[in-house]
Amino acid sequence: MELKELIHPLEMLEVIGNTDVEISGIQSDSRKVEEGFLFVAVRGTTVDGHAYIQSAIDKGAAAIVCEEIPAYSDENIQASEGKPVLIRVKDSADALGKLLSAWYENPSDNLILVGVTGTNGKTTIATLLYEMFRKMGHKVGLLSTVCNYIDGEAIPTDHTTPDPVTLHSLMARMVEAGCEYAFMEVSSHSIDQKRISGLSFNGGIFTNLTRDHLDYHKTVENYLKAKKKFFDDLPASAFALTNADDKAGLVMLQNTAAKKLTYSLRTLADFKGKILESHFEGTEMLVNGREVMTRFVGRFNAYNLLAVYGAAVSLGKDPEEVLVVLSDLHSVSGRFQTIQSPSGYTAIVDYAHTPDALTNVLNSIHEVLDGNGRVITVVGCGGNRDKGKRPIMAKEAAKLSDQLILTSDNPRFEEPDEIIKDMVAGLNAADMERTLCITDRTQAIKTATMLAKKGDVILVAGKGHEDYQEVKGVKHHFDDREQLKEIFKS
Ligand SMILES: CC(=O)N[C@H]1[C@@H](OP(=O)(O)OP(=O)(O)OC[C@H]2O[C@@H](n3ccc(=O)[nH]c3=O)[C@H](O)[C@@H]2O)O[C@H](CO)[C@@H](O)[C@@H]1O[C@H](C)C(=O)N[C@@H](C)C(=O)N[C@H](CCC(=O)O)C(=O)O
Ligand SMILES: Nc1ncnc2c1ncn2[C@@H]1O[C@H](COP(=O)(O)OP(=O)(O)OP(=O)(O)O)[C@@H](O)[C@H]1O
Ligand SMILES: N[C@H](CCC[C@H](N)C(=O)O)C(=O)O
Ligand SMILES: [Mg+2]
Repeated sequence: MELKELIHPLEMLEVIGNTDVEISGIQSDSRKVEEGFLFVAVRGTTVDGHAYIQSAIDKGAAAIVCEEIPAYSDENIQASEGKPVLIRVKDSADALGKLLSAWYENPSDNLILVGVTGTNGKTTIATLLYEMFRKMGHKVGLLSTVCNYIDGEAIPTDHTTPDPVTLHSLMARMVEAGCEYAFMEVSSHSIDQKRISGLSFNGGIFTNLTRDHLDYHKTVENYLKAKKKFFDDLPASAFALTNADDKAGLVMLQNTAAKKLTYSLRTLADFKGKILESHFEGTEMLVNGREVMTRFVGRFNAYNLLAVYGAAVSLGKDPEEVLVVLSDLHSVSGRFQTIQSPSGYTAIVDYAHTPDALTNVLNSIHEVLDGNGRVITVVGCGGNRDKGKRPIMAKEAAKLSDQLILTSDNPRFEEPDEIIKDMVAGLNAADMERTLCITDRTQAIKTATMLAKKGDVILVAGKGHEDYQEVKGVKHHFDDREQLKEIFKS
């Protein structure tokens, strides 16, 4: 494709060279640049891509998009054989998404694309919409924390929202595979880093805003602003569906051009729900006056189901058909996954790794237990993530558990015992009487199973679907569900 065709969507501030040049690919990582590529220099959180312009040229880049033309452009760059074209823009991260979209002939224009953002619930809602629309006979794409799918074909991921080069290539593959719909999680990092630039959304869903990722956003205001930008940028042709019961829910839609819709368990809303009954096998609820039995547990999942219902109806699906499919859906991998023990207690594996998620899951367990049985919680905190949440998570878990076992999650490059110390800092003497600190996660889970009696619940929280434990850059195989099943077999 010729450069001049690609650069249409860009607001260019300066162009040096002839844009008739043929482009053979687009990259924002100089290490992956090949002959004839367009290299986009992006300012990152750890390094500035501008430092790699020369190495991209050395690898044969035919064009460069950047925010600052390198000072040495007269001598080295112009002197180099290929005389790469230099294009200066205001925001190269934004330009990258637009260029990639153009490169793949704007795949999101040929998909009905819905993004889900918020602190918790994104994977659940996006995955349930993916499952629902496939059950309704459509070919569907999914981008999620657990896995990416192109209508049933699984493509592993290590991101919630992929980098732009990966993201747009997946969108193009979805269109090639005949997908009509695509559902994706939109993380606050991805909005802040403009990974979703160039995508045209048909709908946006907001779940909730509580504490998470403050290691990255630094303040709750920045975190809120990052999420809100997703809705600010939605076009008038899209819908914006928000949780009216969340304190940030209406703020999210304040400046959106999209059609505003709400869901709620408490107040008047476009999609109103009411929980009738909840137990470990599922929840019976009213949705806009219609009764539905689902396989999901807990008030927080009632919100997720309402969001799924609201999005499906907003996309033109018949409400009755949506409810029938809703009642047939299963929980998402690692989200409130129950495993019955041979000795009569229930083990629950869940991905709760923020204070709010932990509180929601534990409250849901107590709602079902209704005082009959104890709750033993096994939880840790990830290394190189928000440190401030550690004592709060420990406190929430201690408040809502009869026995608490603090352990390792993904220590990454931190010392596991230091992470546990940060958690213990949130506990008082009374909490500590019901708390054990067992750094080895296998031993921590084993201890919980030794303490549990018939009718009790063990909650193993924080890793959910994860089948690894990340230590010093190495992902060792580790799966909470396997650990429990091993113990139950022995
Ligand atoms: C902190 C963070 O989010 N970093 C993301 C970011 O990388 P970065 O800004 O740190 O990049 P950098 O290393 O500073 O490099 C800057 C630029 O120079 C380029 N470069 C760099 C080196 C070189 O030799 N040549 C070169 O061209 C890089 O390609 C890049 O374009 O942009 C990259 C490309 O999109 C992401 O892969 C990377 O995710 C890192 C690995 C990460 O772990 N991110 C996590 C925190 C994350 O994104 N999490 C969210 C939410 C998780 C959840 O709660 O579910 C997610 O969406 O997954
Ligand atoms: N609507 C909700 N409100 C509060 N907590 C929730 C909600 N939905 C799920 N949770 C809790 O949060 C955990 C994560 O859920 P889920 O994976 O759907 O969220 P997510 O937004 O995708 O998270 P992440 O940002 O880590 O990808 C669940 O295991 C559960 O404990
Ligand atoms: N995928 C998210 C959550 C990880 C949850 C927990 N297992 C941890 O390691 O903190 C992240 O990378 O921030
Ligand atoms: Mg997720």
